[in-house]
Amino acid sequence: MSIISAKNLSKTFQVKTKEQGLKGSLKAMVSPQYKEIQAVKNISLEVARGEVLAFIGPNGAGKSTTIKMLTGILHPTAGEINVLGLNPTTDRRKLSYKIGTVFGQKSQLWFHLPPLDSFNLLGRIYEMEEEEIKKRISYLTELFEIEDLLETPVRKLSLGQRIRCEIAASLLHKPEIIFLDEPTIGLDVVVKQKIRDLIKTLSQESQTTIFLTSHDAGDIEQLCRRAIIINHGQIVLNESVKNLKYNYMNQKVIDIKYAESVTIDHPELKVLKSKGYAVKIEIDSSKCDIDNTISDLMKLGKVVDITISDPPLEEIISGIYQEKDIGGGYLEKA
Ligand SMILES: Nc1ncnc2c1ncn2[C@@H]1O[C@H](COP(=O)(O)OP(=O)(O)OP(=O)(O)O)[C@@H](O)[C@H]1O
Repeated sequence: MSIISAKNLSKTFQVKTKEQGLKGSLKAMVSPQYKEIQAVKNISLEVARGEVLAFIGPNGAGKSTTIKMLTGILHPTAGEINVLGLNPTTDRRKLSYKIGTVFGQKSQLWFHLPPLDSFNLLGRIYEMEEEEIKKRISYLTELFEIEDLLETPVRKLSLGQRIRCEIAASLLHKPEIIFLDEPTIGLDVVVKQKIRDLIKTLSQESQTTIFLTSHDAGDIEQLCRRAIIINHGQIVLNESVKNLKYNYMNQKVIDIKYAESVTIDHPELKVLKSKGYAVKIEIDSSKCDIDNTISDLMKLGKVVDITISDPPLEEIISGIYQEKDIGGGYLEKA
């Protein structure tokens, strides 16, 4: 059964336009002109209880706008939303007791206070009993390994430490759904992995429904069963991650640095860039075993550094467009 349902959801922003210079500023004051930005166009989606859904797309695709409408922060221009039986537009307060939100780029913790104070304040805002707040903080502290951070003012935490505290704070009132908007943005590989592991544990242990937006292909691969990809405010693909991986996410990029100059001559590898000692290679993991390839590459010379990454989401979306024969121009404004 769906606990999040959106039908034909749209959001149009009116943005003031202004010609350049003083004359333009005066003109804009006397008779302001507006242009419309259609951030979300006719999106329909359903999310089941306990599901971990990836809602992904490139910059400006409409992810945050959709999340803000699903949580009641923004009102839709058109369409219907039902979250846990409530209409977020009219029942935002009621809904806030049942959901949690984390916006990776915006903090819900008090900047000058230590996280512990924020947790206690939030517990009171959510009208929880003192004993319950204590128990919950203790559970989340252990789960998120934030014991040592509880007394440090938020402004002194690293981004990765802050995000762990942010997610813990959003879970304080045991929400049924958690909306995570770019929780791994700006984090290094190790911290990113830590956050992903935490989200995995959270979903497995408490069956919390997770609506995750990201433009990181690794987030979906590791966390989600289903992914919805949006671009220019529209759904491009709604599919199981298994199919998505099989059809569109086989390419991996290997960056390898050698101590000396090497020549790569491998029939199944595409060399994207080579400076002799630093090489960027594309590999199709459906045709070529990654372990064997790495081992072949390591035999060529002493390796100083190696990373394997996903291609940017833009390239994956480009592949989807080509496969669906939608044509080019996917990155231009629709
Ligand atoms: N308050 C606003 N006023 C005007 N335009 C807006 C507003 N919020 C978003 N937009 C525009 O709506 C479009 C979608 O933005 P949105 O923030 O939802 O994208 P996003 O997929 O979350 O992008 P990102 O990954 O960069 O955060 C963009 O063109 C953006 O400029």
